[in-house]
Amino acid sequence: MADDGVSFVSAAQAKEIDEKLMGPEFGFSIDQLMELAGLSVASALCEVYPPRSHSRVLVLCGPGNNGGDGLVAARHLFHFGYEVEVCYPKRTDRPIYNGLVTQLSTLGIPFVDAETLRGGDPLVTTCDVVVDALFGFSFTGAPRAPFDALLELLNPHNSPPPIVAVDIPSGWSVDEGDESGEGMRPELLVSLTAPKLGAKTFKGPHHFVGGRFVPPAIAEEFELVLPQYMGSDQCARVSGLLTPGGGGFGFIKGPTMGGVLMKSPANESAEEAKRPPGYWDTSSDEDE
Ligand SMILES: NC(=O)C1=CN([C@@H]2O[C@H](COP(=O)(O)OP(=O)(O)OC[C@H]3O[C@@H](n4cnc5c(N)ncnc54)[C@H](O)[C@@H]3O)[C@@H](O)[C@H]2O)[C@@H](O)CC1
Ligand SMILES: [K+]
Repeated sequence: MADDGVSFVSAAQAKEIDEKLMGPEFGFSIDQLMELAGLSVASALCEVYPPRSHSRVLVLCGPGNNGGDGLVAARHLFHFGYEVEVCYPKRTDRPIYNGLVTQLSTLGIPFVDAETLRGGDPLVTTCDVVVDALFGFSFTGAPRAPFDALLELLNPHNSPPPIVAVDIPSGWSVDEGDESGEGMRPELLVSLTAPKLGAKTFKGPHHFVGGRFVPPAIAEEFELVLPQYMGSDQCARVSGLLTPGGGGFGFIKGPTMGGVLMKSPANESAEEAKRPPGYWDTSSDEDE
């Protein structure tokens, strides 16, 4: 299904695409995909929240691959010049995750536990931006401990700093979005491969697609309309920019790639971005 020029996929389709990528036909490994996914998250964050204005980043990592993307992003953010802190409360004892933790530890990146965060100063005083890498497309049901407490810290009523959600905002239904209307409200969503259906309820100012690894044959098979990545960019903006005359989102039709229609963002900077209708302005929540 395509809307606003890009496809949205269900949780089931996302899983299918994932399996296809890592199957014998396409031959990817999870390490590769996670590395590119995490790099695209770090790149999008850096574009919207540069280190000169948002130097302190807290990365919240869950037990699955979404958490792995967060661990990868944390490493890249360190190299991009951020002061990074990681909360990874339920570690998965598998070589890929152990390796990522070792890489962060050798960089001197501190790990903070969930209890400390919960009992500590408000997040908005201790960090400038939070990465939500708690759950991705395999999240179901109500969040269990200790993640429920971390999600609570990200709830609008706790006035968190700007949130960057990886793939889908954690706690939202992957297919339905923020059903209750009481979930977190990220400012930046980095959808991986293609936005999930739940992302249709995302009203934040910045939506990027990352994970620049989809072979045209897969895009074609799943009838995906993907954004066109510019130059060597790892992520592509899919909403949040209006064309100079204010006449709609800043897409121009791109070339076709492998028979798949590609789209590309208008050539505008994030600073010039105008806010689309319905956009939620987290800075005004205190007044609500
Ligand atoms: N093809 C892609 O697009 C890629 C996707 N990747 C990432 O992989 C993610 C999917 O990863 P996974 O399938 O490992 O799953 P998730 O990372 O979504 O999470 C699964 C974990 O969360 C736990 N969980 C689920 N519901 C819960 C609840 N209500 N309370 C507490 N724990 C809960 C599960 O027990 C499991 O440990 C994507 O969203 C994306 O971030 C990348 O790493 C690689 C490439
Ligand atoms: K997430």
